[in-house]
Amino acid sequence: MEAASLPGVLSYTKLSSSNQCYSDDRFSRRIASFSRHSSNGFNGVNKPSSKALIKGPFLSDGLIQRRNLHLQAICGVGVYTLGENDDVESHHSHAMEEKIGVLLLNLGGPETLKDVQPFLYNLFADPDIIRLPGLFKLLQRPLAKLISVLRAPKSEEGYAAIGGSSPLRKITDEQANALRMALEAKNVNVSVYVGMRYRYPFTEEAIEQLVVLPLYPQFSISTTGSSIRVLQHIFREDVYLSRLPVSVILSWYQRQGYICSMADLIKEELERFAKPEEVMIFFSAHGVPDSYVEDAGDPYKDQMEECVYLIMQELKSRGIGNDHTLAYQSRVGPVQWLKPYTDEVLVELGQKGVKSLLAVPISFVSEHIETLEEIDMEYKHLALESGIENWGRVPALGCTSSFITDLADAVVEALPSAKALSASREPAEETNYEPVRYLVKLFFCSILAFVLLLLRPKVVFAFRNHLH
Ligand SMILES: C=CC1=C(C)c2cc3[nH]c(cc4nc(cc5[nH]c(cc1n2)c(C)c5CCC(=O)O)C(CCC(=O)O)=C4C)c(C)c3C=C
Ligand SMILES: [Fe+2]
Repeated sequence: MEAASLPGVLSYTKLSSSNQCYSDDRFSRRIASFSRHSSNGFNGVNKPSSKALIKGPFLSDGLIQRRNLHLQAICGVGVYTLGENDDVESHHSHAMEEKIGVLLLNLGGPETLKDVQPFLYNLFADPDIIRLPGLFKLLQRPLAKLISVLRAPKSEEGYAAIGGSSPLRKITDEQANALRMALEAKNVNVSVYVGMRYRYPFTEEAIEQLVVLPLYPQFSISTTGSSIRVLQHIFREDVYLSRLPVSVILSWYQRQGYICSMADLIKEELERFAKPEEVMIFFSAHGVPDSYVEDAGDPYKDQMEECVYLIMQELKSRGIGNDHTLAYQSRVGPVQWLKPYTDEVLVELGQKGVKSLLAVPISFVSEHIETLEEIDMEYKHLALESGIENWGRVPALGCTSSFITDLADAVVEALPSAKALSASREPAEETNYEPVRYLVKLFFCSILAFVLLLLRPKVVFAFRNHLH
């Protein structure tokens, strides 16, 4: 299997000051080196001077699942700390002198149309994207293969419509550079890395402390949760990384800087309408299956609703009291997703006589296929067809300076809570039950292959109906 199609890839690129990205195909890389530091304030952590090596850039979820990963603690609002050591005395003042790493996490996307199917495979092979119960988890990869192959033609059409690739990587790199400059302006010496969940390379450099900043304002098991799970695995596997002080900013939708930046963009776009006060503000968030919220306790929906409330409060404080609504887009597959669905609400609004509508993408901070194709093309077309006459769309925040400055503040605020990961696991732990796992998997895959062979025309037909 080629590296790019391995499931569960979390890979990184470090953005140097000149915005150069490192290449992706080195299999053994130095991830971090540590200088001797006598009084670093990290209790019980001796920072070794040797280099830490990570065995390969690509890590599969199969490997990850073998580990029983423990989330150790949740500290403060939206800041999660990987690790156990509680004593972080006088950390903040030291942090400013130390080499700090900031790791931006994002989803990644296909670079060419050929990458679409492997990208989809990685996505669907993620157990945080398709959640299978118990032993059915062993079917994750064959199912991912099947769904990705069936979904690929539709996705390729979408990517073709926006120029043949995802702009997510380029925009995230630009955000990384802007964030580095904003932190330097605050006298914080940082290296900013970009980590993509389903694509791109892994690179590293000497750092002494890491802040992990997922570029999703609201937490979901399927986005931030998925990336953190892989990250924890990578860190626990490595004796040096497991001691690196790390803090993770779990969500930041409630930050005043973000809320104000969103309100600024909405106000600006409203003013383009002939009658701004009559415009319906239509927040469209990426959906997740209902079961994430109902069964797995995903806080995503609550956070989304609170986020919309905070933005509307901010607008009200500026004298803008428009009607607004929230709906969820981009559902995939046959299960129920969070409602109401964007497409259905647009039709209803048109039928009810709403004439002017401003679409606000709310779960993304960069343009990508679901803003450029789904909102700008599909939903706009549907809205106009349904009777809405005046359509507008708020751009994603991208490198808006007030937003980047707020992210820089979030990084600085997270520094004091950085803690080392607990000691890495003994390698022997895994080896004992590996053959059993392999046999069980083989057994299930054979059954699935047999059933699929029998049902092939029926299954293909059903999936095509759901996915298209
Ligand atoms: C808050 C953001 C996102 C959530 C929540 C999320 C959940 C989620 N997504 C899928 C399936 C797909 N997502 C796809 C693309 C995609 N998803 C997000 C963000 C969230 N996903 C982004 C930013 C992108 C675009 C990347 C790009 O290339 O620009 C795709 C591929 C595109 C397509 O075919 O539509 C799929 C498939 C599920 C199943 C899910 C929750 C379980
Ligand atoms: Fe998605």
